Amino acid sequence: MQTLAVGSSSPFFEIRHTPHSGRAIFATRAIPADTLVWRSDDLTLSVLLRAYRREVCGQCFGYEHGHDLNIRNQTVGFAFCNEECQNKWKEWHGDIGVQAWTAVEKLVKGRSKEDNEMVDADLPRPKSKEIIAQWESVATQAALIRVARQGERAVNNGAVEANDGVAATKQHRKALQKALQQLLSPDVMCFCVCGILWKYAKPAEWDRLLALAVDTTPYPDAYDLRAHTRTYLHLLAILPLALLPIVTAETLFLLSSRDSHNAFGIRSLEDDGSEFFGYGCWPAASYFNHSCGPTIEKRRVGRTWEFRVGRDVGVGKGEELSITYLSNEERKWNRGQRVALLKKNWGFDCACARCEGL
Ligand SMILES: C[S@@+](CC[C@H](N)C(=O)[O-])C[C@H]1O[C@@H](n2cnc3c(N)ncnc32)[C@H](O)[C@@H]1O
Repeated sequence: MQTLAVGSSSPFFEIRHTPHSGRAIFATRAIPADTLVWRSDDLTLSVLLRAYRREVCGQCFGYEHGHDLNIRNQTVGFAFCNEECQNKWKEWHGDIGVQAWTAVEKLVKGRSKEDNEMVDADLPRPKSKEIIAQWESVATQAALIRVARQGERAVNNGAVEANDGVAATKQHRKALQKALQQLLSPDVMCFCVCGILWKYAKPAEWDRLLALAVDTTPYPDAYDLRAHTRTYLHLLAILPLALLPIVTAETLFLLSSRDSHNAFGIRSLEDDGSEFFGYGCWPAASYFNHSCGPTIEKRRVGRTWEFRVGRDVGVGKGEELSITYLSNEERKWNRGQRVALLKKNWGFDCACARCEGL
């Protein structure tokens, strides 16, 4: 049996491969209704949209009906419900994490207004070849910025040349300045910084992320792809030197390729989740497949997801434990509409029992 990649198995279920839907979770025994079968507290990367940063706690995602939270930490750009949340946030991030968010905040706030790119709706999804070409197009500038940053280290250490023997010249510093003048995408930056800090803090857990379902074309359109490559250059230019070895095109692409089909929306807990604060990836919760008639109800409790058997009758041994990727409203749509939406948003042809008419 494969465990949930957290080194712990469950008394309730196992993960098995299916013919049409990748891996899925199956009950290993009858489970009564309302039983808590899994709790996931392994948030790896999350985006708290900038528009919600004053109202939603950076630690527990608490929300007070749109009121500004008590503690606003303008240095790192997050607000918190109370000191306890702020302290937990600081403790997890450590000095390097706090320095990273401080650098990001300084850059974003330094702009007179948020950059807005005129975006054409319905542009096609970039294919693998286009994605590779776009990342390659920034490789030279990235290399120049790295040398410029290594020059900082050399200066700090009183040396003339950077560690790799290449002296930082005007050309290197110019490449860095040029990157800083490019359009900013604060939410993409938030996503990338979270992922980098997570990889830095928990290198041994990287494989858990790599084990998730892959989307080889994770960028919805060319604008989003370019926002990621620009953000790569921005981060090379501003993040603490200790992080630079993991600020690579490969790391950033891998984060997007695993997040794309595995992220959960972070929504308000009231009003049927009408407020969308952002999204995050909890690897241990990413093995539940979708069903248009799910057996499991998921519920966010702070930074944690809980999964309970949702049917009055419970589930029988061997039955699939599935959640829904649709909203309450979307679940009422007809089969054609649901199938089209799942294809558009998630890229799969729904093979659940309700759609297959089983
Ligand atoms: C969050 S992952 C679920 C676990 C995944 N099956 C795996 O092997 O890692 C989401 C992916 O699972 C597959 N999937 C989930 N529900 C499905 C369904 N009802 N029909 C077909 N494929 C499904 C799709 O490939 C989707 O992108």
